[in-house]
Amino acid sequence: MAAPTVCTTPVCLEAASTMLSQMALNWEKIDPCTDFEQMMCHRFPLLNEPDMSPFRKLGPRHKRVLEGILQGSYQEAISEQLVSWTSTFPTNAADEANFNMIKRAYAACMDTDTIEKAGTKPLVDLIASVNSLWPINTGDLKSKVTKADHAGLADVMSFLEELGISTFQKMDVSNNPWDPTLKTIYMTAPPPLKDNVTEYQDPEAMLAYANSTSQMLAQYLPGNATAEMVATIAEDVVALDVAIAGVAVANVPVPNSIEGAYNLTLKEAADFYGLDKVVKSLAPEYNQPIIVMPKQILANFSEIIASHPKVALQAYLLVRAIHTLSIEVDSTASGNGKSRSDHCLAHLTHDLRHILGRFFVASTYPDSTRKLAGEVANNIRSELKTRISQLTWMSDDAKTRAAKKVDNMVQSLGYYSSPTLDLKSPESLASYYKTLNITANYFDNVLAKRLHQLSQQMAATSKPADRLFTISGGDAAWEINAAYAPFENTITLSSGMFQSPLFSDQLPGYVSYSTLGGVVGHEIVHGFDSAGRLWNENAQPFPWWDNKTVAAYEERAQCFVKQYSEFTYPITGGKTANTDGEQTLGENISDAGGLQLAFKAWKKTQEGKKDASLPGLEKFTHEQLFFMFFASGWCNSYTPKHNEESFATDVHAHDSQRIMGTTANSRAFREAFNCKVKEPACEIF
Ligand SMILES: O=C(O)C(=O)C[C@]1(C(=O)O)C=C[C@@H](O)C=C1
Repeated sequence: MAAPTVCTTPVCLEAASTMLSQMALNWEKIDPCTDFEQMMCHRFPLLNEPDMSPFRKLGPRHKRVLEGILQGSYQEAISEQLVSWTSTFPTNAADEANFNMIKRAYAACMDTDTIEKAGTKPLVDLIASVNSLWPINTGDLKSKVTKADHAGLADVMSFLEELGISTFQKMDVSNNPWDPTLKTIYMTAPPPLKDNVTEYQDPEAMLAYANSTSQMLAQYLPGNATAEMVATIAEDVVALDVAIAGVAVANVPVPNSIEGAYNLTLKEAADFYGLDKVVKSLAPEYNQPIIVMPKQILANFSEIIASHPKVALQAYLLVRAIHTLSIEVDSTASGNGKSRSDHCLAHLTHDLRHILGRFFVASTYPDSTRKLAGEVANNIRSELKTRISQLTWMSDDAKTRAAKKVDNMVQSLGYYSSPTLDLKSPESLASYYKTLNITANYFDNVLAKRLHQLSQQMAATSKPADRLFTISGGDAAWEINAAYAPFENTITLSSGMFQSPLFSDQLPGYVSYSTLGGVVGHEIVHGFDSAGRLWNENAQPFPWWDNKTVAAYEERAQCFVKQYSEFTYPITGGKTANTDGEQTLGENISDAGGLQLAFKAWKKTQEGKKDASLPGLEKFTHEQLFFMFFASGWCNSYTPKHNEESFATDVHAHDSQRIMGTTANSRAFREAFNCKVKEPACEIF
């Protein structure tokens, strides 16, 4: 084999220098087998803002790309793009009209003078029309709801739910676990109005809450209620919200599980405060049962609705609408205390994300990168099948079915290209958005896009399930995220992740296959982690492995629980906290399996050919570089405060442990660095 060349292109120089700059200056004195994170990441916090990681660093860059697109003309957007517009992304009148729609949406949102001039009037008018559906009688603060009120209650709930505003329930659409060819309406408890639910236990916080609710209602409540009446109603609204939050907190659905799910027919729904009417108004053609998670909330909410004053229920529904929409009449509103542009990008990230996503993809995600992402994913899937066939702990039947699950997995790498929506096609986008009218009026646009999003979601229930397309939860193309969906057996990774210096077809394979290959592998292995393995090859939550295989799996999983429970991370006050090995189990299994498979897949690409070397890194073997680039992608500069706020509840282990745990579980890593013990600490795949 010819000696490898050294890659000195700008992309290669950036990748090599980024990694070298993060390494400890005295790295030669550090033992990679025991202190790999120190060796690879020691200088990362010195070079970066607090609470940064290589993935997070991509965020501001993407934001500038999006702003550039939205501030320029269509001609500018399609010139100087990375993707060949004429072949992959055809340009035509439909494309230009789509582009102009997002520009209009962004411009209306940025026009703070007009928003300020309109003041709260648009929301006051909206609340008045909601109230007219089931009018509040301020002369009667005591009466309870009777059957005669159910029509009015259903009308208000329908009006708000059509805008995607939860009322006494939250409605979503997702794949049906019993019949994966269907999309079905799911009903869960609404999220509590207070983000910090501990405040519901705090009398002082509740007093302040009643005061702010009273002020809010005084501004929005139609009619001529006195200050005293408004204060009484506000207190009742708070008492109602406390009861609702109690139900919500006690019935949080278990993620990626159908524990407690109940199929409620529309006939049965008629027994519950007009729920059948709400479903019919959201999805007139709908005739399947809805899935209630869990059944208990139906009884809880019936009881709450029957026992609280009618006026409190009416005012509570108005408060939910004000709570969701008041930010939209505030010209000073900005995204998380940042700029108005952040707020407006968030506005576009909602329903309108696909058109902007198309233009983002064209400027940051060349076809050649997408092709490489496809190869990486296919090679890793093939390695997983090989690995499954070699496992000693799995029965033959479980192996056959697990291999089928890998075959059945559907992947979306970068952006949507599915029957519902194909970002490559201007006509597909135009058709998806054909009922959406975006004007120069920001508040009207907010309502229009909310109605559009909900109607698309509901429309999906009358079509064959498009497994790749999720209307409510799908990431925008520019987001830095990836996911596995057990209900659909799909992996989706946004193009925002496949970016240099982490990933590019212009980089040696050991760079692209390491951090990002590891993420692709991680998503694939999620299908077989402690939660994913409960779903069979057809994405159904039925037992499909024999007891012996399950027991062997669980025994191996316990090794991960123990291993990660021993890790600690710094928190405030100079203390440390222990990682929760149970809480992070699925992620840790996926990290371990993902990296193993990515390594094997990369090694296969080296048969008969060798990756180029990188300047300054010639002294390392490519196997070592594979793991060095992996670690380098997970360096971080998190503050103790960030650790405390994030990792107590995060299902992921701390990034430093994702380096240390994953490499401890990798035989290939131990061989590459010639560690004394070659045996992985824990291993499932
Ligand atoms: O699949 C998951 O569990 C993910 O959260 C994907 C994941 C991660 O593994 O942390 C991948 C990379 C991004 O930076 C963020 C999220």
